Amino acid sequence: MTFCEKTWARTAALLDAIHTHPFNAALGEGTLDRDRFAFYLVQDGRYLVAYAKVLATASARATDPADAAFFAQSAHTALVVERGLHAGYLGEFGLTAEQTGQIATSPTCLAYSSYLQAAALSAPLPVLAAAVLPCFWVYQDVGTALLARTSGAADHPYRTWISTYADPGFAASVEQAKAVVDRLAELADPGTRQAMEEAFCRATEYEWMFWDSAWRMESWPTARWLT
Ligand SMILES: Cc1ncc(CO)c(N)n1
Ligand SMILES: Cc1ncsc1CCO
Repeated sequence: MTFCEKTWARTAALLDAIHTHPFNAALGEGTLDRDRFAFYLVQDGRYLVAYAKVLATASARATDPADAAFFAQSAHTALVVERGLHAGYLGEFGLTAEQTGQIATSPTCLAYSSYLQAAALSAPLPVLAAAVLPCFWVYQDVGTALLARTSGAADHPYRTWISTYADPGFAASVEQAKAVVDRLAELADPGTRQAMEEAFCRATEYEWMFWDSAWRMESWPTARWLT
């Protein structure tokens, strides 16, 4: 079994919890309320800007030029998605930059972004590569599952979002990311391999938490004491 196959199998129950989470169930049904989706998009826009910088750092740190090119390309795509998809939906919802600016970055969004940024600066490159993989893989998995459920509906409010992650081009980038991680895992010593597995699992936990925090429209419990 490859590193990716083994680690994906280890997260099976967590992945199932992601697929059946009320946020994703409602997203697939098209019944997710706009406030929750807009909240998600605002958080995700901030997450993707941080994520793109993490990928750019992975590119800078990669020793293999092909890996460096892959991470740089992915950083670019993440920013293009952020600017297109997010700005498109928020514009459609009539939300101005001033309004979205008033939404605080949630504790979970900050935690996930900070975790990846810390890995970018201080984890061994194979561990960093494993930490950024669930972002690709989980979204592709969720996107394709949702597309299968929505293809019957003529008019679906979240079809553009779903199509982005169910896109064959995105699936190809997921395969590339898995290939990079599998190759780095094969070359890694057992301790590094263990740290890669922990990073993959932790990032997948954050993926579940990200959906859950959007569903709850998570805020800071301490906000009331600051003006
Ligand atoms: C939280 C999160 N994970 C993964 C992706 C995929 O890009 C995303 N947009 N947001
Ligand atoms: C992981 C990821 N998420 C949005 S874009 C991107 C890079 C894939 O090309």
